[in-house]
Amino acid sequence: MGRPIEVALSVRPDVQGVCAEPDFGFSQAYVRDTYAAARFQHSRAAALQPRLSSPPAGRATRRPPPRLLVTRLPRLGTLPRCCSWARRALDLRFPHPHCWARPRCCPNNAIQVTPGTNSSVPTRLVERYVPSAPPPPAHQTPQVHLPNPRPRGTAPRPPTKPVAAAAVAVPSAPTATGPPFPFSTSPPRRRRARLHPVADMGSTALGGAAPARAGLAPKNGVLGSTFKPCGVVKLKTTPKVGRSSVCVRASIASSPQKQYSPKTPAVQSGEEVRIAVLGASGYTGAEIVRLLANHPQFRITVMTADRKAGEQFGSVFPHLITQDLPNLVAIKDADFSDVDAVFCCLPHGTTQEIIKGLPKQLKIVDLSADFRLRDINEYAEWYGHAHRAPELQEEAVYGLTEVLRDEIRNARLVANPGCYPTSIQLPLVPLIKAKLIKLSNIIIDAKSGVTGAGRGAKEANLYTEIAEGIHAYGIKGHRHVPEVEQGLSEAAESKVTISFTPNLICMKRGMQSTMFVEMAPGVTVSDLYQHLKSTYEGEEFVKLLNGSNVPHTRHVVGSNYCFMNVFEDRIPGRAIIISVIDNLVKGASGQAVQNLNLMMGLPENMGLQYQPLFP
Ligand SMILES: NC(=O)C1=CN([C@@H]2O[C@H](COP(=O)(O)OP(=O)(O)OC[C@H]3O[C@@H](n4cnc5c(N)ncnc54)[C@H](OP(=O)(O)O)[C@@H]3O)[C@@H](O)[C@H]2O)C=CC1
Ligand SMILES: CC(=O)N[C@@H](CCC(=O)OP(=O)(O)O)C(=O)O
Repeated sequence: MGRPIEVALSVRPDVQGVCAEPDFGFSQAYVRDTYAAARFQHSRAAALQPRLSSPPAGRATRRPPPRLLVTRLPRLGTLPRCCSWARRALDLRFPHPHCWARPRCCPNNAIQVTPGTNSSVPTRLVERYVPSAPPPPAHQTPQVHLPNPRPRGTAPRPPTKPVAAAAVAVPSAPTATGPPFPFSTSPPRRRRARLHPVADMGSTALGGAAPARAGLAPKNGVLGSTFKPCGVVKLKTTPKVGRSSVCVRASIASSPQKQYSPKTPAVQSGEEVRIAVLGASGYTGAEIVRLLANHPQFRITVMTADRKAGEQFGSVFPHLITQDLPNLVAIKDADFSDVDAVFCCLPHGTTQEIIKGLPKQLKIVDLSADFRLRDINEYAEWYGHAHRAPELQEEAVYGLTEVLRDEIRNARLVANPGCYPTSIQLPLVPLIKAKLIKLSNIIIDAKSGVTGAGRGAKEANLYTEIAEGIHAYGIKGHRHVPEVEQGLSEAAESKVTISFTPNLICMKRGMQSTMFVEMAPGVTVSDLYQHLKSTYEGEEFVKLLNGSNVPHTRHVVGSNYCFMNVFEDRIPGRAIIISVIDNLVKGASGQAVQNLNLMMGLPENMGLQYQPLFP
């Protein structure tokens, strides 16, 4: 394991959010690793030229830390601005505005931040790096593209010229050969990009093999000692309104089982995709934000709300206060000039009008039900009004990822499946396609956690109405029936009907679908099992459990997994299939991220490798 570097930034504890002093000269930063060295140069903010010098070789860790002296700070009035300075100076992306916890983009604890003692202002931030890249030759100056800020609404400028980069070096053994740099150089790109792991998804701070495969991991470590590989980190700043977006992207914890890429990738590895989350103040919107915190290439630039427009996201969802995010705005005030792709997390009915008004070049994943039904008459029948964007309905691709991967890859607009339909179709579609089950008498009993109903206050979802009980609803016809029947009928190439009853159960997240099916003549439960096994063998997110293990919702909560298994019914010829998902992840936002990854030509699992939260 390589020696980590700790960079501590002390912030004056008496600063309370806003500082009137123009020369807010508060700061000292320490590099506490004896072997650390860093050089910061910023051609624009000439005033800001903190330097760290490499300590002499061979000195032990007890040596007082070298000090990063910030001689003068730019005229920055507020603490958030100060954080922006700190990002530039230390190449870190500090959470905004109360930067006292983990920054985003730091999976697997490669980067850690310890909270300060002052409740409102950080007093100490500690960042750990475990880089793996060999340093560039001593004569080579790492390059970084400086921010190229432009006023909102103006046309993007061409990429800025590379200039000398700020960098923190982390050798793992004493050296007198000068500071190495973990940030690699890179030529300007057409699209704006940010710090990112060069080794893509395969790289890992926990020992993934990809950096080594890609020749990126140091041979026996930088400067003669060993590092645990985590991939090279590129430093680039991006033009961003009003602030620097320099940050460190750590690599993701495990290697993908499959790497998918389209024929013409919409984005290169490492290039940034600017994201708008419409309906970010709802449950699925917040879940997108949570998932994207670990996504190395998606950056949220726009977030909208309705009633909560104007509020800070961190005050609407305090569990995500650590994320550096734009404020919530009304959709009418959203600026889509700084957006490449949209997650639309709005109520059905509202969505179609809004998507119709979005710029046509945007890639869109719509989480609502608005574009799922291909037959607009069926839509009108189940949703109670004529469709208001039939041309988009035609364009939309249904986003059941494992089943329609190829279509999704080339889509501009994806209709993300409903949560019940996801949990039902994942097991039934392959069995129907293989003609292993009969198309009649498919009975489905499904149960959903209360988040399935959204965050809006409804009497039926009060604790007193939900707690300690379970109740069925939509018995005569739930709007997910036509969606499931559409998918199963396509698989069967003939009309399939189902009996479906959803239930609301007293849990926050999770969904279980229990499917009672008749097997085709001569087919056994073992045949069903084997077929599902071979179908999903290489899939990262769909898992067939072994033997008689029963899928539990608590084993998938917080993750993008669907766990399933097949059981023999007491009645000969019948089988019972159980699948579980987290309704907010695989049932909504997780699958949406999976789909956008595909649409952008990125590895499908990027940013999604969360293990379930248990207990
Ligand atoms: N929850 C789940 O498990 C799943 C949900 N879905 C679908 O995803 C979509 C979002 O669901 P969910 O997050 O649960 O819903 P929520 O009710 O939690 O959130 C809805 C979001 O939409 C905003 N909004 C509401 N009305 C309007 C409007 N007229 N104009 C603009 N914005 C509006 C809300 O803003 P504000 O808060 O400010 O009012 C909020 O941000 C829905 O279509 C839902 O059916 C799909 C699969 C699963
Ligand atoms: C518990 C609960 O109320 N669940 C919702 C389904 C959630 C979902 O998937 O909704 P969409 O089809 O709009 O995406 C319902 O039954 O209507």
